[in-house]
Amino acid sequence: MTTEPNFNPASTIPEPQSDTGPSTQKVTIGTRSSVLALVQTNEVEKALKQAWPDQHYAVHSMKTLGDRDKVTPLPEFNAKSLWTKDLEVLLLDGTLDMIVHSLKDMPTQLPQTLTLGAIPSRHDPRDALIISPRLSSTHTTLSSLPTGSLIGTSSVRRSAQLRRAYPHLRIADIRGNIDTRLAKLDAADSEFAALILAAAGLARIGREARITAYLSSREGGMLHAVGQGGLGVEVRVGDERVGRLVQGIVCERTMRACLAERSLMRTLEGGCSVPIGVETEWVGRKKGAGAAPGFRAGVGVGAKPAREYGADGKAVEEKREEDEEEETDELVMRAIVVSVDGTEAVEAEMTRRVTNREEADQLGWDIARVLVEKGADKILEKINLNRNIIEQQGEA
Ligand SMILES: NCc1[nH]cc(CCC(=O)O)c1CC(=O)O
Repeated sequence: MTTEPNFNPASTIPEPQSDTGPSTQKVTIGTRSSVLALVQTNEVEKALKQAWPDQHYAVHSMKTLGDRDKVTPLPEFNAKSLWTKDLEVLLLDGTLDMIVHSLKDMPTQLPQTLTLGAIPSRHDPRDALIISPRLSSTHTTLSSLPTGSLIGTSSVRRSAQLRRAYPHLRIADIRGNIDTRLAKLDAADSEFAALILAAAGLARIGREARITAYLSSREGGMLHAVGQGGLGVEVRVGDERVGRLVQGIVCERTMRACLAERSLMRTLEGGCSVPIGVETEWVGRKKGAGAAPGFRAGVGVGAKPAREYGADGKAVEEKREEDEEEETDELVMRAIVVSVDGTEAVEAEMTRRVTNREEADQLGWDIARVLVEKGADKILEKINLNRNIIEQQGEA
Protein backbone atom coordinates (compact mmCIF):
# COMPACT_ATOMS: atom_id res chain seq x y z
CA MET A 1 0.00 0.00 0.00
CA THR A 2 2.46 2.62 -1.14
CA THR A 3 2.44 5.47 -3.60
CA GLU A 4 5.45 6.06 -5.79
CA PRO A 5 6.86 9.59 -5.48
CA ASN A 6 6.31 10.44 -9.14
CA PHE A 7 2.67 9.54 -9.16
CA ASN A 8 0.13 12.26 -10.00
CA PRO A 9 -2.80 11.59 -7.69
CA ALA A 10 -6.23 11.98 -9.22
CA SER A 11 -6.83 14.79 -6.76
CA THR A 12 -4.43 17.01 -8.68
CA ILE A 13 -6.59 16.79 -11.80
CA PRO A 14 -8.50 20.07 -11.90
CA GLU A 15 -12.27 20.03 -12.17
CA PRO A 16 -13.66 21.82 -15.23
CA GLN A 17 -13.71 25.59 -14.88
CA SER A 18 -14.51 27.24 -18.18
CA ASP A 19 -16.50 26.74 -21.37
CA THR A 20 -14.57 29.23 -23.46
CA GLY A 21 -12.61 27.46 -26.18
CA PRO A 22 -8.96 28.08 -26.91
CA SER A 23 -8.02 29.89 -30.12
CA THR A 24 -7.84 27.85 -33.31
CA GLN A 25 -4.77 25.64 -33.56
CA LYS A 26 -3.77 22.19 -34.70
CA VAL A 27 -4.38 19.31 -32.33
CA THR A 28 -2.41 16.12 -32.94
CA ILE A 29 -3.87 12.95 -31.47
CA GLY A 30 -1.60 9.94 -31.02
CA THR A 31 -2.72 6.34 -31.04
CA ARG A 32 -1.60 2.78 -31.63
CA SER A 33 -2.35 1.65 -35.16
CA SER A 34 -4.50 -1.41 -34.40
CA VAL A 35 -8.03 -1.40 -35.80
CA LEU A 36 -9.53 -1.08 -32.32
CA ALA A 37 -7.18 1.77 -31.35
CA LEU A 38 -8.05 3.68 -34.53
CA VAL A 39 -11.79 3.24 -33.98
CA GLN A 40 -11.37 4.51 -30.43
CA THR A 41 -9.33 7.48 -31.59
CA ASN A 42 -11.93 8.38 -34.22
CA GLU A 43 -14.53 8.28 -31.46
CA VAL A 44 -12.50 10.79 -29.43
CA GLU A 45 -11.71 12.97 -32.46
CA LYS A 46 -15.41 13.11 -33.33
CA ALA A 47 -16.31 14.15 -29.79
CA LEU A 48 -13.58 16.81 -29.79
CA LYS A 49 -14.82 18.16 -33.13
CA GLN A 50 -18.30 18.36 -31.71
CA ALA A 51 -17.13 20.16 -28.58
CA TRP A 52 -14.57 22.41 -30.31
CA PRO A 53 -15.45 22.67 -34.02
CA ASP A 54 -12.95 25.46 -34.72
CA GLN A 55 -9.83 23.39 -34.02
CA HIS A 56 -7.92 21.44 -36.67
CA TYR A 57 -7.39 17.80 -35.80
CA ALA A 58 -4.81 15.28 -37.03
CA VAL A 59 -4.38 11.64 -36.03
CA HIS A 60 -0.88 10.19 -35.77
CA SER A 61 -0.87 6.41 -35.46
CA MET A 62 2.10 4.15 -34.80
CA LYS A 63 3.05 0.65 -33.80
CA THR A 64 4.25 0.52 -30.20
CA LEU A 65 6.88 -1.77 -28.73
CA GLY A 66 4.21 -4.29 -27.79
CA ASP A 67 2.88 -4.30 -31.37
CA ARG A 68 6.31 -4.59 -33.00
CA ASP A 69 8.11 -7.15 -30.89
CA LYS A 70 6.08 -10.29 -30.48
CA VAL A 71 9.18 -12.39 -29.76
CA THR A 72 10.69 -11.03 -26.55
CA PRO A 73 8.92 -12.54 -23.53
CA LEU A 74 6.80 -9.94 -21.74
CA PRO A 75 8.74 -10.03 -18.43
CA GLU A 76 11.80 -8.66 -20.26
CA PHE A 77 9.90 -5.50 -21.09
CA ASN A 78 8.55 -3.16 -18.50
CA ALA A 79 5.24 -4.87 -19.22
CA LYS A 80 3.17 -2.07 -17.73
CA SER A 81 4.19 0.48 -20.34
CA LEU A 82 4.48 -1.84 -23.30
CA TRP A 83 1.66 -0.16 -25.20
CA THR A 84 2.13 3.40 -23.97
CA LYS A 85 5.82 4.29 -23.77
CA ASP A 86 6.64 4.93 -27.46
CA LEU A 87 3.67 7.27 -27.75
CA GLU A 88 4.52 9.02 -24.48
CA VAL A 89 7.97 9.93 -25.83
CA LEU A 90 6.23 11.80 -28.69
CA LEU A 91 3.76 13.45 -26.34
CA LEU A 92 6.63 14.68 -24.17
CA ASP A 93 8.61 16.10 -27.12
CA GLY A 94 5.55 17.95 -28.46
CA THR A 95 4.99 15.86 -31.60
CA LEU A 96 1.65 14.81 -30.12
CA ASP A 97 -0.81 16.85 -28.08
CA MET A 98 -2.66 13.91 -26.61
CA ILE A 99 -2.76 10.11 -26.72
CA VAL A 100 -5.92 8.00 -26.79
CA HIS A 101 -5.57 4.70 -24.95
CA SER A 102 -7.81 1.85 -23.91
CA LEU A 103 -8.05 2.91 -20.29
CA LYS A 104 -7.63 -0.72 -19.25
CA ASP A 105 -4.16 -0.79 -20.79
CA MET A 106 -2.98 2.45 -19.14
CA PRO A 107 -0.65 2.03 -16.16
CA THR A 108 -2.12 3.48 -12.95
CA GLN A 109 1.10 5.41 -12.44
CA LEU A 110 1.99 7.76 -15.29
CA PRO A 111 5.26 9.61 -15.89
CA GLN A 112 5.43 12.68 -13.63
CA THR A 113 4.85 15.25 -16.40
CA LEU A 114 1.94 13.41 -18.02
CA THR A 115 -1.60 13.04 -16.74
CA LEU A 116 -4.96 11.50 -17.50
CA GLY A 117 -6.68 14.57 -18.96
CA ALA A 118 -10.04 13.04 -19.79
CA ILE A 119 -12.14 9.92 -19.70
CA PRO A 120 -15.11 10.19 -22.06
CA SER A 121 -18.36 8.29 -21.68
CA ARG A 122 -17.69 4.61 -21.24
CA HIS A 123 -18.95 1.77 -23.38
CA ASP A 124 -20.29 -1.41 -21.80
CA PRO A 125 -17.51 -2.42 -19.39
CA ARG A 126 -18.54 -6.08 -19.06
CA ASP A 127 -16.79 -9.16 -20.32
CA ALA A 128 -18.60 -11.10 -23.00
CA LEU A 129 -18.86 -14.84 -23.58
CA ILE A 130 -18.51 -15.95 -27.19
CA ILE A 131 -19.46 -19.58 -27.62
CA SER A 132 -18.22 -21.46 -30.69
CA PRO A 133 -20.76 -21.66 -33.54
CA ARG A 134 -20.47 -25.45 -33.18
CA LEU A 135 -21.98 -25.24 -29.69
CA SER A 136 -23.88 -21.96 -29.53
CA SER A 137 -27.20 -23.39 -30.73
CA THR A 138 -27.28 -25.76 -27.76
CA HIS A 139 -25.22 -23.91 -25.11
CA THR A 140 -25.62 -20.30 -24.05
CA THR A 141 -23.90 -20.10 -20.65
CA LEU A 142 -20.56 -21.06 -19.11
CA SER A 143 -22.24 -23.38 -16.61
CA SER A 144 -24.02 -25.33 -19.36
CA LEU A 145 -20.86 -26.03 -21.38
CA PRO A 146 -19.78 -29.71 -21.34
CA THR A 147 -17.21 -30.75 -18.74
CA GLY A 148 -13.68 -30.19 -20.00
CA SER A 149 -14.69 -27.51 -22.54
CA LEU A 150 -11.73 -25.31 -23.39
CA ILE A 151 -12.13 -21.56 -22.79
CA GLY A 152 -9.70 -19.19 -24.49
CA THR A 153 -8.41 -16.21 -22.54
CA SER A 154 -5.01 -14.72 -21.81
CA SER A 155 -6.16 -12.68 -18.85
CA VAL A 156 -5.29 -13.95 -15.37
CA ARG A 157 -8.25 -12.01 -14.01
CA ARG A 158 -10.60 -13.90 -16.29
CA SER A 159 -8.96 -17.30 -15.86
CA ALA A 160 -8.83 -16.99 -12.04
CA GLN A 161 -12.51 -16.10 -11.87
CA LEU A 162 -13.35 -18.93 -14.29
CA ARG A 163 -11.39 -21.48 -12.24
CA ARG A 164 -13.21 -20.34 -9.12
CA ALA A 165 -16.75 -20.40 -10.50
CA TYR A 166 -16.51 -23.09 -13.20
CA PRO A 167 -14.19 -25.90 -12.10
CA HIS A 168 -15.63 -28.15 -14.83
CA LEU A 169 -14.05 -26.00 -17.56
CA ARG A 170 -10.47 -25.92 -18.86
CA ILE A 171 -8.66 -22.71 -19.76
CA ALA A 172 -6.01 -22.06 -22.38
CA ASP A 173 -4.07 -19.03 -23.48
CA ILE A 174 -5.20 -17.38 -26.71
CA ARG A 175 -3.28 -14.56 -28.34
CA GLY A 176 -3.76 -11.98 -31.04
CA ASN A 177 -6.22 -9.21 -31.76
CA ILE A 178 -9.97 -9.72 -31.47
CA ASP A 179 -10.50 -10.96 -35.04
CA THR A 180 -7.53 -13.32 -34.78
CA ARG A 181 -9.02 -14.85 -31.64
CA LEU A 182 -12.46 -15.18 -33.20
CA ALA A 183 -10.87 -16.91 -36.21
CA LYS A 184 -9.10 -19.35 -33.86
CA LEU A 185 -12.45 -20.11 -32.20
CA ASP A 186 -14.16 -20.63 -35.56
CA ALA A 187 -11.46 -22.79 -37.19
CA ALA A 188 -12.74 -26.23 -38.22
CA ASP A 189 -10.11 -27.95 -36.07
CA SER A 190 -10.43 -25.50 -33.15
CA GLU A 191 -10.00 -26.86 -29.65
CA PHE A 192 -11.83 -23.90 -28.14
CA ALA A 193 -15.44 -24.10 -27.00
CA ALA A 194 -15.66 -20.41 -26.13
CA LEU A 195 -13.76 -17.16 -25.63
CA ILE A 196 -14.10 -14.35 -23.16
CA LEU A 197 -13.47 -10.87 -24.54
CA ALA A 198 -14.41 -7.35 -23.54
CA ALA A 199 -17.86 -6.44 -24.87
CA ALA A 200 -16.70 -2.90 -25.65
CA GLY A 201 -13.88 -3.96 -27.94
CA LEU A 202 -16.18 -6.35 -29.81
CA ALA A 203 -18.83 -3.66 -30.23
CA ARG A 204 -16.33 -1.04 -31.37
CA ILE A 205 -15.03 -3.21 -34.22
CA GLY A 206 -18.52 -4.33 -35.23
CA ARG A 207 -18.43 -7.82 -33.75
CA GLU A 208 -21.21 -7.41 -31.19
CA ALA A 209 -23.28 -10.08 -32.96
CA ARG A 210 -20.76 -12.71 -31.83
CA ILE A 211 -21.64 -12.22 -28.18
CA THR A 212 -23.50 -15.17 -26.67
CA ALA A 213 -23.91 -13.66 -23.18
CA TYR A 214 -22.75 -10.71 -21.11
CA LEU A 215 -20.96 -11.53 -17.85
CA SER A 216 -21.23 -9.59 -14.61
CA SER A 217 -21.47 -10.16 -10.86
CA ARG A 218 -25.18 -10.93 -11.42
CA GLU A 219 -24.81 -13.13 -14.46
CA GLY A 220 -21.91 -15.50 -14.86
CA GLY A 221 -20.11 -14.23 -11.76
CA MET A 222 -17.41 -12.30 -13.58
CA LEU A 223 -16.13 -8.85 -12.63
CA HIS A 224 -14.46 -6.81 -15.35
CA ALA A 225 -11.01 -5.21 -15.48
CA VAL A 226 -10.27 -1.79 -14.04
CA GLY A 227 -11.10 0.80 -16.69
CA GLN A 228 -12.51 -1.75 -19.12
CA GLY A 229 -14.61 -0.24 -21.90
CA GLY A 230 -13.25 3.21 -21.12
CA LEU A 231 -10.87 5.43 -23.04
CA GLY A 232 -8.11 7.43 -21.40
CA VAL A 233 -6.81 10.64 -22.96
CA GLU A 234 -3.26 11.32 -21.80
CA VAL A 235 -1.96 14.90 -21.94
CA ARG A 236 1.01 16.93 -20.73
CA VAL A 237 0.75 18.36 -17.21
CA GLY A 238 0.52 22.15 -17.53
CA ASP A 239 -0.65 22.22 -21.17
CA GLU A 240 -3.63 24.45 -20.47
CA ARG A 241 -4.85 24.66 -24.05
CA VAL A 242 -5.05 20.89 -24.53
CA GLY A 243 -6.26 20.41 -20.95
CA ARG A 244 -9.22 22.64 -21.71
CA LEU A 245 -9.95 20.91 -25.02
CA VAL A 246 -10.07 17.43 -23.51
CA GLN A 247 -12.13 18.66 -20.57
CA GLY A 248 -14.84 19.26 -23.17
CA ILE A 249 -15.22 15.51 -23.79
CA VAL A 250 -15.10 14.32 -20.20
CA CYS A 251 -18.03 12.32 -18.93
CA GLU A 252 -17.73 13.27 -15.30
CA ARG A 253 -19.53 10.20 -13.99
CA THR A 254 -17.45 7.82 -16.11
CA MET A 255 -14.34 9.69 -15.05
CA ARG A 256 -15.20 9.39 -11.35
CA ALA A 257 -16.12 5.71 -11.61
CA CYS A 258 -12.92 4.92 -13.50
CA LEU A 259 -10.76 7.00 -11.12
CA ALA A 260 -12.23 4.97 -8.24
CA GLU A 261 -11.36 1.75 -10.07
CA ARG A 262 -7.84 2.96 -10.84
CA SER A 263 -7.34 4.07 -7.26
CA LEU A 264 -8.27 0.57 -6.06
CA MET A 265 -5.80 -0.97 -8.51
CA ARG A 266 -3.02 1.45 -7.57
CA THR A 267 -3.57 0.92 -3.87
CA LEU A 268 -3.35 -2.84 -4.28
CA GLU A 269 -0.27 -2.29 -6.45
CA GLY A 270 -1.85 -4.36 -9.13
CA GLY A 271 -0.86 -3.88 -12.72
CA CYS A 272 -2.99 -5.21 -15.53
CA SER A 273 -1.58 -8.64 -14.76
CA VAL A 274 -3.18 -9.32 -11.39
CA PRO A 275 -6.58 -10.88 -10.85
CA ILE A 276 -8.54 -7.87 -9.63
CA GLY A 277 -12.10 -7.58 -10.90
CA VAL A 278 -14.39 -4.59 -10.38
CA GLU A 279 -17.82 -3.20 -11.06
CA THR A 280 -18.93 0.37 -10.52
CA GLU A 281 -22.49 1.52 -10.89
CA TRP A 282 -24.26 4.81 -10.26
CA VAL A 283 -27.40 4.44 -8.19
CA GLY A 284 -29.68 6.57 -6.04
CA ARG A 285 -30.93 10.06 -6.72
CA LYS A 286 -29.79 13.51 -5.75
CA LYS A 287 -33.14 15.18 -5.21
CA GLY A 288 -33.72 18.57 -6.80
CA ALA A 289 -30.06 19.57 -6.90
CA GLY A 290 -29.55 18.87 -10.60
CA ALA A 291 -26.25 17.80 -12.03
CA ALA A 292 -23.18 17.16 -9.94
CA PRO A 293 -20.61 19.98 -9.91
CA GLY A 294 -18.54 19.84 -13.04
CA PHE A 295 -20.89 17.48 -14.77
CA ARG A 296 -21.19 18.12 -18.49
CA ALA A 297 -24.08 16.33 -20.06
CA GLY A 298 -24.56 16.23 -23.79
CA VAL A 299 -20.88 16.43 -24.65
CA GLY A 300 -18.48 13.60 -25.05
CA VAL A 301 -18.27 10.23 -26.67
CA GLY A 302 -21.86 9.17 -27.13
CA ALA A 303 -22.78 11.80 -24.52
CA LYS A 304 -24.42 9.15 -22.35
CA PRO A 305 -22.63 8.44 -19.10
CA ALA A 306 -24.35 5.09 -18.92
CA ARG A 307 -23.32 2.62 -16.26
CA GLU A 308 -26.15 0.12 -16.27
CA TYR A 309 -26.55 -2.37 -19.05
CA GLY A 310 -29.30 -4.75 -20.01
CA ALA A 311 -28.91 -8.30 -21.26
CA ASP A 312 -28.66 -6.91 -24.80
CA GLY A 313 -25.62 -4.83 -23.88
CA LYS A 314 -27.54 -1.60 -24.34
CA ALA A 315 -27.29 0.89 -21.53
CA VAL A 316 -30.42 0.76 -19.39
CA GLU A 317 -29.98 4.44 -18.66
CA GLU A 318 -30.29 5.24 -22.33
CA LYS A 319 -33.87 4.13 -22.03
CA ARG A 320 -34.57 6.58 -19.21
CA GLU A 321 -35.23 10.28 -19.17
CA GLU A 322 -32.01 12.23 -19.42
CA ASP A 323 -32.73 14.56 -16.49
CA GLU A 324 -33.34 11.60 -14.20
CA GLU A 325 -30.10 10.03 -15.34
CA GLU A 326 -28.08 13.08 -14.35
CA GLU A 327 -29.27 13.03 -10.78
CA THR A 328 -27.54 9.88 -9.57
CA ASP A 329 -24.57 10.55 -7.35
CA GLU A 330 -24.18 7.36 -5.34
CA LEU A 331 -21.53 5.03 -6.59
CA VAL A 332 -21.68 1.31 -5.85
CA MET A 333 -18.32 -0.35 -6.13
CA ARG A 334 -17.73 -4.10 -6.06
CA ALA A 335 -14.32 -5.66 -6.19
CA ILE A 336 -12.76 -9.10 -6.08
CA VAL A 337 -9.20 -10.33 -5.71
CA VAL A 338 -8.79 -13.98 -6.70
CA SER A 339 -5.82 -16.29 -6.43
CA VAL A 340 -4.54 -17.45 -9.80
CA ASP A 341 -5.78 -21.01 -9.20
CA GLY A 342 -9.21 -19.73 -8.18
CA THR A 343 -9.15 -21.39 -4.76
CA GLU A 344 -8.99 -18.19 -2.70
CA ALA A 345 -10.93 -14.98 -3.16
CA VAL A 346 -11.90 -11.89 -1.22
CA GLU A 347 -14.74 -9.62 -2.19
CA ALA A 348 -16.02 -6.25 -1.05
CA GLU A 349 -18.82 -3.88 -1.89
CA MET A 350 -19.31 -0.23 -0.92
CA THR A 351 -21.92 2.38 -1.75
CA ARG A 352 -21.08 6.00 -1.23
CA ARG A 353 -21.96 9.48 -2.45
CA VAL A 354 -19.24 10.55 -4.84
CA THR A 355 -19.57 14.21 -5.75
CA ASN A 356 -16.04 14.92 -7.00
CA ARG A 357 -12.90 13.19 -8.20
CA GLU A 358 -11.20 13.24 -4.79
CA GLU A 359 -14.13 11.30 -3.31
CA ALA A 360 -13.88 8.81 -6.17
CA ASP A 361 -10.19 8.33 -5.44
CA GLN A 362 -10.97 7.88 -1.75
CA LEU A 363 -13.63 5.23 -2.47
CA GLY A 364 -11.11 3.17 -4.44
CA TRP A 365 -8.59 3.49 -1.63
CA ASP A 366 -11.14 2.52 1.02
CA ILE A 367 -12.41 -0.56 -0.79
CA ALA A 368 -8.79 -1.63 -1.31
CA ARG A 369 -8.28 -1.33 2.45
CA VAL A 370 -11.33 -3.52 3.13
CA LEU A 371 -10.01 -6.11 0.67
CA VAL A 372 -6.62 -6.07 2.38
CA GLU A 373 -8.27 -6.52 5.79
CA LYS A 374 -10.03 -9.57 4.35
CA GLY A 375 -6.73 -11.03 3.12
CA ALA A 376 -6.24 -9.63 -0.40
CA ASP A 377 -2.64 -8.77 0.48
CA LYS A 378 -1.87 -12.42 1.17
CA ILE A 379 -3.36 -13.47 -2.17
CA LEU A 380 -1.43 -10.73 -3.99
CA GLU A 381 1.77 -11.60 -2.10
CA LYS A 382 1.60 -15.15 -3.40
CA ILE A 383 0.96 -13.74 -6.84
CA ASN A 384 4.05 -11.53 -6.57
CA LEU A 385 6.12 -14.58 -5.68
CA ASN A 386 5.00 -16.09 -8.97
CA ARG A 387 5.25 -12.84 -10.89
CA ASN A 388 7.38 -14.24 -13.70
CA ILE A 389 4.69 -16.73 -14.56
CA ILE A 390 1.90 -14.21 -14.38
CA GLU A 391 3.57 -11.45 -16.38
CA GLN A 392 3.69 -13.75 -19.34
CA GLN A 393 -0.08 -13.53 -19.40
CA GLY A 394 -1.39 -10.11 -18.40
CA GLU A 395 -4.77 -8.62 -19.20
CA ALA A 396 -4.36 -9.49 -22.85
N1 LIG B 1 -5.63 -5.77 -23.46
C1 LIG B 1 -6.61 -6.13 -24.36
C2 LIG B 1 -7.68 -5.12 -24.56
N2 LIG B 1 -7.50 -3.83 -24.23
C3 LIG B 1 -8.66 -3.15 -24.52
C4 LIG B 1 -9.56 -4.06 -25.04
C5 LIG B 1 -10.90 -3.71 -25.49
C6 LIG B 1 -11.89 -3.48 -24.39
C7 LIG B 1 -11.69 -2.27 -23.56
O1 LIG B 1 -11.60 -1.16 -24.08
O2 LIG B 1 -11.67 -2.41 -22.35
C8 LIG B 1 -8.94 -5.32 -25.09
C9 LIG B 1 -9.49 -6.58 -25.60
C10 LIG B 1 -10.20 -7.45 -24.59
O3 LIG B 1 -9.90 -7.45 -23.40
O4 LIG B 1 -11.09 -8.21 -25.01
